[in-house]
Amino acid sequence: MRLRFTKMHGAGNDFVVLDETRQRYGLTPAQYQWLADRHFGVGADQILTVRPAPTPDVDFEYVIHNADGGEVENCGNGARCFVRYVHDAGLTHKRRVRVATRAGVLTLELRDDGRVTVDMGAPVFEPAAVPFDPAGLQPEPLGDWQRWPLPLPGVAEAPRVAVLSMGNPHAVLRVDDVEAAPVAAWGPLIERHARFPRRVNAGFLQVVDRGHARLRVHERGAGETLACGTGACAAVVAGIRLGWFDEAVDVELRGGRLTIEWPRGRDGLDAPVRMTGPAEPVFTGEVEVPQDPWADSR
Ligand SMILES: N[C@@H](CCC[C@H](N)C(=O)O)C(=O)O
Repeated sequence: MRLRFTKMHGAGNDFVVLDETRQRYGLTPAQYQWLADRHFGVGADQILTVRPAPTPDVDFEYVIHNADGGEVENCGNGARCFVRYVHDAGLTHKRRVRVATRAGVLTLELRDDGRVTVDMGAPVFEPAAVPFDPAGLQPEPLGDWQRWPLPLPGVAEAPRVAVLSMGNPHAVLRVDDVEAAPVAAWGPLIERHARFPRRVNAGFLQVVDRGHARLRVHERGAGETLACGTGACAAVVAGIRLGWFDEAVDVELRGGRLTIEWPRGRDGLDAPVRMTGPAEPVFTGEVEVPQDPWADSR
């Protein structure tokens, strides 16, 4: 099957964007995985698929697949690239777009400076909804919330993680220096920890001051990426509840900078999180997707 695609990135988190507004391609998980593969396919952290609106209250639907081929609920950097894509491709002239995702409806605004602001909705703190199983763990109270000790094999002291959902699951742990953080060693252990039945994204957060953070994220189904939008939202929300940040924080990631705002002082824990950052097209192309991409490697 021959497909047209657009390669994009948001703060270095990179995407292959597919347009299914006229025709469904019916790709298999193996074909998504192949498209994302940096050696055999195009290469991306996630594949974003744009579809027609499923209901009259939204403008489009967009669907996200991780590099491992699995479909996921939400992607913050992808949301910004999605709205830039539909605008540049002439699929809409609206600068304010509502889109259905597996995590609910997001509202996105394309700004005059080319950046995009996304209303990411309210964070979810109920462990069962993340989902996270804290049975038998002793929480450490901090700020107006808590962290959970998460024993890891071969790690003497269990790191303490804040656990929440931005439509997708996140565990956030504070480190002194993000550059020296054990992202490669601990990230995969946290991602597949038995306490997270649907796996989890693991954020390593350095608090610089009350309005400034550094963050690296080991993403579920993709490994460490240069930026994770939902990860930045989760880290800031966690840091606000744990007493480290004010309500607006600039987050430096390896591929760029995002601004995250959570006005919980005014609106309480149900306040929606706002994320602002870049969304950049890189190139367009055509690719021949094999029917059974990994047949030769079996
Ligand atoms: N890069 C993303 C998150 C993509 C999904 C994530 N890996 C998951 O499995 O939940 C972002 O910018 O939020």
